[in-house]
Amino acid sequence: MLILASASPRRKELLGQLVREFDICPADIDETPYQGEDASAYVKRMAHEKALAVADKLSQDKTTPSFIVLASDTSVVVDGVILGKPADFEESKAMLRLLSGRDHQVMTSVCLYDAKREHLQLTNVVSDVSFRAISDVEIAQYWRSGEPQDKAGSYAIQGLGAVFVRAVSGSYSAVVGLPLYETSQLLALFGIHSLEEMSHE
Ligand SMILES: Cc1cn([C@H]2C[C@H](O)[C@@H](COP(=O)(O)OP(=O)(O)OP(=O)(O)O)O2)c(=O)[nH]c1=O
Repeated sequence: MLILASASPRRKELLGQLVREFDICPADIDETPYQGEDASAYVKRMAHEKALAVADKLSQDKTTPSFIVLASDTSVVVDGVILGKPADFEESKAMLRLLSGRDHQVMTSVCLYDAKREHLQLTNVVSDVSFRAISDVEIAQYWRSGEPQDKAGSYAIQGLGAVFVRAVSGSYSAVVGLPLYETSQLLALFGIHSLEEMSHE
């Protein structure tokens, strides 16, 4: 059985494009970056720790059948600064002011882990996103839409946040939360072939 270690509705929907059946078991870990931690090391560590935390939780019940855990982490990175999810409006404003009128990266790591076979694969996908200038009035309006609250970097490219996005290069699905191409490649290493699986009744 495949387990998605995520509370994100975006990840559930995206994984549903690749796999017909999976269970969900969100990971509850400390997402604070280490002092001076490099952004790509951080997102990889988060995806890895989410996968291990859920595998540990499931392994405690000896009756659980064998499983593969899929975990992911998305962070917005500007000038090496890691932007996670904003705690409040002030944080959201600070993030969107930083992103206004310039380019940034979105990093999404994916980790697949089979505890029984001790098989682990990890990948990090980096995309470039270019924003137009955003005014403080727009930042306040955007906050009131309710969209920035649970999104890394305080925006959603798949929602109203699209009005800020001049260009994106890399993986659109990775910016939303799960890189479909790279995830399908990883799943294949674990014997899960999306085309085969999704084309059968
Ligand atoms: C940049 C960006 C992020 N996001 C979302 C994807 C992730 O859900 C979230 C980043 O936070 P994450 O910590 O990666 O994920 P999460 O807390 O939502 O879920 P979990 O840890 O349980 O898997 O931001 C968008 O939906 N659209 C975007 O354009």
